[in-house]
Amino acid sequence: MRAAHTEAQVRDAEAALASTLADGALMQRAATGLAYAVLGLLGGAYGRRVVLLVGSGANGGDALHAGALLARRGVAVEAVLLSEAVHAEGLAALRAAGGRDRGWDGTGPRRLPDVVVDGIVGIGGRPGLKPDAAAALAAYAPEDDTGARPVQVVAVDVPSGVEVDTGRLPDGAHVRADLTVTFGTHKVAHLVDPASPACGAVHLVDIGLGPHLPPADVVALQADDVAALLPRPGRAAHKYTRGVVGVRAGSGRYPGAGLLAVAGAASGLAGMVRYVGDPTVLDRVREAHPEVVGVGRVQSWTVGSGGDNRAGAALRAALADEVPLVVDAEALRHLDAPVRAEDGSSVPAVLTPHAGELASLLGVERADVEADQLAYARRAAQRYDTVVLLKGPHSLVAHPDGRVRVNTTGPSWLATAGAGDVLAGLVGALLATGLDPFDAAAVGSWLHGAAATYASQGGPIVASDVADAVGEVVRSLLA
Ligand SMILES: NC(=O)C1=CN([C@@H]2O[C@H](COP(=O)(O)OP(=O)(O)OC[C@H]3O[C@@H](n4cnc5c(N)ncnc54)[C@H](OP(=O)(O)O)[C@@H]3O)[C@@H](O)[C@H]2O)[C@@H](O)CC1
Ligand SMILES: [K+]
Repeated sequence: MRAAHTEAQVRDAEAALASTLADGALMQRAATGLAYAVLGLLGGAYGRRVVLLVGSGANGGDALHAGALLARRGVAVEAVLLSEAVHAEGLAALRAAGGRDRGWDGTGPRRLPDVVVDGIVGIGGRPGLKPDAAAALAAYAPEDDTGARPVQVVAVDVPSGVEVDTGRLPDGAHVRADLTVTFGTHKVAHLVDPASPACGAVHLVDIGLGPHLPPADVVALQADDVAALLPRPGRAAHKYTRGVVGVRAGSGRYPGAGLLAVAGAASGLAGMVRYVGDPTVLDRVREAHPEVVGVGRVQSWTVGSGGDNRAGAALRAALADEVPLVVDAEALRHLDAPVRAEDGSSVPAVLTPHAGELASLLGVERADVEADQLAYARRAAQRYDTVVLLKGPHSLVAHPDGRVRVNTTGPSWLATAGAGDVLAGLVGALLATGLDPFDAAAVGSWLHGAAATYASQGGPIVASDVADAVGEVVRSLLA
């Protein structure tokens, strides 16, 4: 499990740990990890050139101490001091090691360095960059029109300027890193979009914080977590004990969506799949999936993918069964908040909106949801009193109690028509096996992304490729 903590949680843990250590020991651990990560990126020391952009806080102190270690290894290190007052011990260490420093006077370098280390601000930073910091960054790590750079940027702890606890980006400038070296635990911004792409690859340095940290509210499941949650048929299993998933999706207008939701549901995780809906879709489902049957009892429903104006009726019929259900696409438009069966009892559900659909659910603008995904996913989970899976490059699975699981699997090629229909079917199958909605949504989106990566191999895919690859991913997890 990759855990992401907030600034306050990190500071409390740091205080508890620091009280057991000599002064400055934690910063030394952080700076050493940072320096070795930079050396790895440089591929050597002699002849390499590193510039440190140094702000007023301990984040700049990390950069200066790492710079001292790099200078002792033979790297040419120059610190650009962006504040009158920088970390005094760090600066003394850099100077003692033979590193140079200068203030920022608006003039850039004669020759660009190999790596720029962003020690402008860390978890103590306010959003955005001050004009001097933005100007120094542009001078030492210039970007062309496509955003390409001749210099690699390593962020200390977090890319300066991003909102650490929310994953939001500021209105103005922020650092865009190739590598972020963080300490003790991940921060929310490392996992949550739109900030997470600004982090580049994230490298975690263990500084001993672990025992002092509380359980994280924001986590990303890893392969071993997913393997532990996967349903496995017991020796005495038969198709009904493994769970039956029903699909009410697709329409005369969008028959393919019904087929794809069935393909996701028919990944082999549940014991049986039923399709209930448009007769023309049913004929095509039977052709493509001869094992799929019609009306009967189910342990879960997937409703709405590719639906038409009958999606509301399909949702009501599914809710009446009072089994767990996935509510997707068109069916989302017919939901009441909170999600309840007709008799008022609560029904375990997973809502699977994309940003536009989540915006409609909450009566806000799509752009607002995209800019503040964590907050809006949590708000929807609370308002609808159910699990919400907000689809995107890093999908979020939000529980009404505030916990969030971020999905980090899947290539950009997964942004393809019908991928969401496959996901809805897959999560429905996991619900049928007995996983609770929070687990089913998180495991389903992890498998969906991993299957896309497996199918893609770096190239283009279509949605049915993803469904076809789920079995292979499950096999490798079980191996
Ligand atoms: N916690 C841990 O376990 C460990 C933490 N460690 C390290 O400490 C870091 C946190 O250090 P920190 O608390 O000193 O704050 P930090 O982020 O350096 O800067 C805050 C200062 O910057 C300023 N400032 C604010 N916003 C600004 C802006 N937009 N643009 C420009 N300036 C801005 C503001 O000053 P002001 O402008 O208000 O005068 C404020 O004083 C952490 O990220 C990690 O790297 C490791 O060493 C060891 C283990
Ligand atoms: K930083």
